[in-house]
Amino acid sequence: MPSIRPPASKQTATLLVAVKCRPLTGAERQRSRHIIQVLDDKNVVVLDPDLSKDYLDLIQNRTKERRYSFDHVYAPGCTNADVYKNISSTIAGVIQGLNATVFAYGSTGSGKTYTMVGTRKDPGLMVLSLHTIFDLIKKDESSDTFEVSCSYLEVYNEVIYDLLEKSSGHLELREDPVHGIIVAGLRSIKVQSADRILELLNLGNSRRKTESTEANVTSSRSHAVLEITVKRKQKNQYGAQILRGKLALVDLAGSERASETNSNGQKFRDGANINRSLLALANCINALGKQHKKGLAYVPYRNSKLTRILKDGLSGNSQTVMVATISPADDQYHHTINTLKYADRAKEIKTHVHKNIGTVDTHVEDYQKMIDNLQVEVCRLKKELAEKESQLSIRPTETAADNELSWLNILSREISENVQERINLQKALFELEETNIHNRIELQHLDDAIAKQQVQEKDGTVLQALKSRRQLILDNIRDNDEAGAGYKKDIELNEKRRCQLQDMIEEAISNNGNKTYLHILSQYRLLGMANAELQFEMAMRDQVIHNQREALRNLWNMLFGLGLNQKQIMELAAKQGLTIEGYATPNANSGGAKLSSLLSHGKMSPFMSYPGPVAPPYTPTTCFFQQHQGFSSTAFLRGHQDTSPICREEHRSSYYMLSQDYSHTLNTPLGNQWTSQRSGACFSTPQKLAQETRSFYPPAISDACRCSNEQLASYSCSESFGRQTKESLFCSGQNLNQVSPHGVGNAHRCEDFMRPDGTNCGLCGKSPPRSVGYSQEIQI
Ligand SMILES: Nc1ncnc2c1ncn2[C@@H]1O[C@H](COP(=O)(O)OP(=O)(O)OP(=O)(O)O)[C@@H](O)[C@H]1O
Repeated sequence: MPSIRPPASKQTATLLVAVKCRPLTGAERQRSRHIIQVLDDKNVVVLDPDLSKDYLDLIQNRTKERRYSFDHVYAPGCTNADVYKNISSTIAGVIQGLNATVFAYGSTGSGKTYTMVGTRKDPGLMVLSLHTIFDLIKKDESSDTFEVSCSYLEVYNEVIYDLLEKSSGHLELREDPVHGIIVAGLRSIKVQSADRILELLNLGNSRRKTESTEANVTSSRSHAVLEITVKRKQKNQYGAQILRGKLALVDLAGSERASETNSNGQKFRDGANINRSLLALANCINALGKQHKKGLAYVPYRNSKLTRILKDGLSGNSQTVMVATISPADDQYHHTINTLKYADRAKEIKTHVHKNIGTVDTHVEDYQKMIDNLQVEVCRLKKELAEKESQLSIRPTETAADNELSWLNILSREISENVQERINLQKALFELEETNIHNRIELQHLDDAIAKQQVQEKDGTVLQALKSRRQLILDNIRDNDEAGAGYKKDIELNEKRRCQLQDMIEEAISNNGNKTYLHILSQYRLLGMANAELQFEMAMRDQVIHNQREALRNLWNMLFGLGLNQKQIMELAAKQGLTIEGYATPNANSGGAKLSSLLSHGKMSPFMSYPGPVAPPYTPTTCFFQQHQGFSSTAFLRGHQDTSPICREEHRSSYYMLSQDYSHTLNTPLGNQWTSQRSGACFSTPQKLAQETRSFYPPAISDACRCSNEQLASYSCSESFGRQTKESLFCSGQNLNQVSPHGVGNAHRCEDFMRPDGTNCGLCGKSPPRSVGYSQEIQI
């Protein structure tokens, strides 16, 4: 199942800050004085570089000497391995599904690249981390399988390049609801050994922009991010868990003053851009440090590509290590103090660490692979079975065979019921987790909005509204998490029953004369059921994608309906930092409403403010009502009756294979006919839906609505999925039992949709997922 487990609980972690002082270089020894005193493994003193203090300064104790304390301090004689010893546990967490970020911060020539990449004699943190990851995988005694992949990028002059591509184009950043910030089009290469990654690292480094400056002969002109992803997968295919840990290793470019580097032209521009990113990073560190001390403060991540990439490492889901590198030379005093000042602030930064347990998006390819493998296996067993049957010289008569196999039939039926129950439970959990993903996204937006409001110290009522909404969402997340834990327990019980049933079959087979034949037959049946289960999982995945696409379509339609033109929408999106790809001019025939070609790509990020009074378009459980509301209650719709049907022509996946084909027709309230060519996703019976839709849909109903309900109406698993499904227990189906009493934009929560008998929708009497709808008053 894509997401059958409740979200892992978060732990707050503090940034680990280490300071590493390099030795004086040959040239520096001639001209500079050593001004760093490492007192012990935690304390460092920067001596006053000015030896010629006048009498007044001395008696007034006006010294520039500064003392600092950090988690770890390394003297010039220390190696990279010494630094690594204290961070190796953070790196080890990556194979357990945790994220980690290690970045070196310091002025030009202070030893960042030396620390991160290192030399043959003194390998850097990148190299040492990779060895740890592969060593741990090798030593792992579980039956889990591991997949390691790596990407390497650089940010040069505020443009992102792929260092693993020979001639990389400019890459763009995108916000993904599940994975956070991602670099679109960045190559990720699967690797089997640390050596292979090191090869790639060397290749990438050779492509990295470096220049000789006065401060450093091989000064890095770009920020480089090496990302290692470790996917750990349980072997058991039922409810298999996927943990996905991510390690980001960052070597920042050197910051310097133009006067120091003696740069001009291109070099000067590099310097300006490097400083811009580093300044943005420093501002984020400042704001995050203050956030801890004084409560919420606005963190300007958006000011540079670097800070957007490092956002997770600075405040999100990551255990983060900052290695502040300093030079001991007296002429570097100001840089050293500056670096240590930011390192000192970084000590206050908190991140929230939790395991990345497989989510919807991370599973989809795996399901497809599993289904393919199962289908191959089923075919093989079918063939073997036919061969065995023909080999048996005396084939049992039908009655004899029936008697012999009756126990197998009974057990098979039980297994089938067990599978169906599991599917139901997983579906319910899936909805819960989907809902909470969206709740969490909204929570993030609210936090941003609250921070902005606090900084601007604007309207107190808006702030209050934002805060109460935040509380509501928090409550819902908690409730959903609790309900999810309950489902998880039920699934565990169901799994136990599955094992028992399988054991019973094995035992019965071993006591029977026709062992091989029966074994193959039972395997064949079991695999058939496993296949059906996986197809169901794919179907749910399909449904989410479909709902999200439809929601995006609705959002666009709504934006056009509000009278905004293409340019205004693009500007609005740009203000929010959104890039909209694949934009197609709306079809002139359908006015603003016909945008299916654009929206079928679903390229627009769901991270945006909703300027108008509609429900947020992303909640799968409320999707059908959004369409209904969004169209039926505005005059806008009436002018657009020709909106092209938003049917899932492109979705001919396993989803449809699962259900029977109901080629029935339903009379709509408009007098139109809904002809179902195929099966769709719904948890209600066609007859019931026909009745229900007739009774509650108002005259103006969009084709988008029709299409959804067509799919809903045509879903046929109600017979096969047992009692609960017959009652249309899931929220998507449950919504259809309601007449929308609300105006446009009213918040619809799942619990608003009750059965006609007054009971909540949901499985086994449990509460449905709680998704909070959009509230008109709050404009974020
Ligand atoms: N621990 C160390 N031991 C010996 N030499 C070192 C050490 N750290 C740094 N160096 C030397 O100092 C010089 C500058 O180091 P490095 O290139 O790593 O700096 P940097 O901070 O990455 O600079 P830039 O920001 O300009 O890229 C190099 O010649 C490097 O070999």
